[in-house]
Amino acid sequence: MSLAYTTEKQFAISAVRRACLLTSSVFNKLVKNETLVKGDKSPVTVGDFSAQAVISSMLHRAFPDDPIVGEEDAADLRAASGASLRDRIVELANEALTAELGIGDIAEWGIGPGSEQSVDNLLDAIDRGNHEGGRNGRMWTIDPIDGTKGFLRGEQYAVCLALIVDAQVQVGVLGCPNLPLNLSKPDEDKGCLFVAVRGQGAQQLKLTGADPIPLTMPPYTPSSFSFLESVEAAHSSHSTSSRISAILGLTQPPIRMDSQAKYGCLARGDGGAYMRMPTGVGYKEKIWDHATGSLLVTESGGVITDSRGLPLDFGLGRTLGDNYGVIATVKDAHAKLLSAVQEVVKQEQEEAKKSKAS
Ligand SMILES: Nc1ncnc2c1ncn2[C@@H]1O[C@H](COP(=O)(O)OS(=O)(=O)O)[C@@H](OP(=O)(O)O)[C@H]1O
Ligand SMILES: [Mg+2]
Ligand SMILES: [Mg+2]
Ligand SMILES: [Mg+2]
Repeated sequence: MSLAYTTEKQFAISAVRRACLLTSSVFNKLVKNETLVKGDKSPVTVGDFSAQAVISSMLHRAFPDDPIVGEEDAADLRAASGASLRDRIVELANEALTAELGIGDIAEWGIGPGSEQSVDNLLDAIDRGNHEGGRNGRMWTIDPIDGTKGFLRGEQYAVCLALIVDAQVQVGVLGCPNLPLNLSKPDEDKGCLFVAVRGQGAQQLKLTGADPIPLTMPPYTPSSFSFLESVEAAHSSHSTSSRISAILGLTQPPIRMDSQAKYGCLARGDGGAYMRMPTGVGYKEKIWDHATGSLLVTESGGVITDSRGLPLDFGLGRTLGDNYGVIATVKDAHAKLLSAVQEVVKQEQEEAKKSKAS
């Protein structure tokens, strides 16, 4: 039986939108007008913690029995040395929770004027993200700021929330405050919400929640096809994807962008494929980095697998298990892309063997 998940969808849009107002305000207050010392990550830390506090305390009111797999935990904030950071986070989270109600917001979710939370409640909310994940039952997964490096550069980042039921993503919402509604008009309106519900399709909305448009990936067109990939070469191997691109004879350069905004772009027809190949450091992908994105792909007409052609498994715990990369593209391009990926993986394994032997 397929469930409608109407309330969960409305809730996820509301929570992500509220968290996006918070992260935009953190950027304007702490990054834009201050000259940060290179490598200072404190603004993103403030944003990460307070956005997770907001989403998680809303979840506690709306769905008190649902466990949460969240990226952050409050251990650093509970330490005596975390006092000033804690004060900032409490102030920002309460500012976001008490903001006026907007489209689809419901006061019972603990939002709107008068909804301040105590320090302890907010720290507990952050720590409720400590669920270990697994194969059975309902759970939510939160990435309060995905693409932290993009956030600090004033470029792309995303606030991500998904509902997983029995290891299947059922609802996913992505908020991308800096993403143009149309990538070819980068100076026009910015701020997108991407929403998907299993079996009901994917949509793009303005960050206000207005003007929904259904998303369908266009068919494979080699002349305009390009890869959406990480900005950070440490997160996804640029050299591997450029070899794959050469095998396919692609002429367009990759579109490099931080965060799951790449998945939203893919779903609406930008680029052609999401490409994430492991860099060989033994990193395990986290479920919150792919849950919403994977549903956006399948609900807009795409296929998402690892480099072996197997589906991503959201039932293994907080990670996706051993890292075989992620490839996502429109249905009619997936087999072609997969075979090019496998050819390059084989080449690279042979080269590694040779260099070990010599
Ligand atoms: N080594 C390695 N390999 C793969 N992935 C890694 C690695 N290290 C970190 N991460 C995760 O990458 C998340 C952001 O990656 P993105 O590809 O979305 O953006 S970018 O790499 O910053 O361009 C990033 O998410 P955030 O921490 O939420 O920003 C990390 O979870
Ligand atoms: Mg992330
Ligand atoms: Mg994050
Ligand atoms: Mg992180």
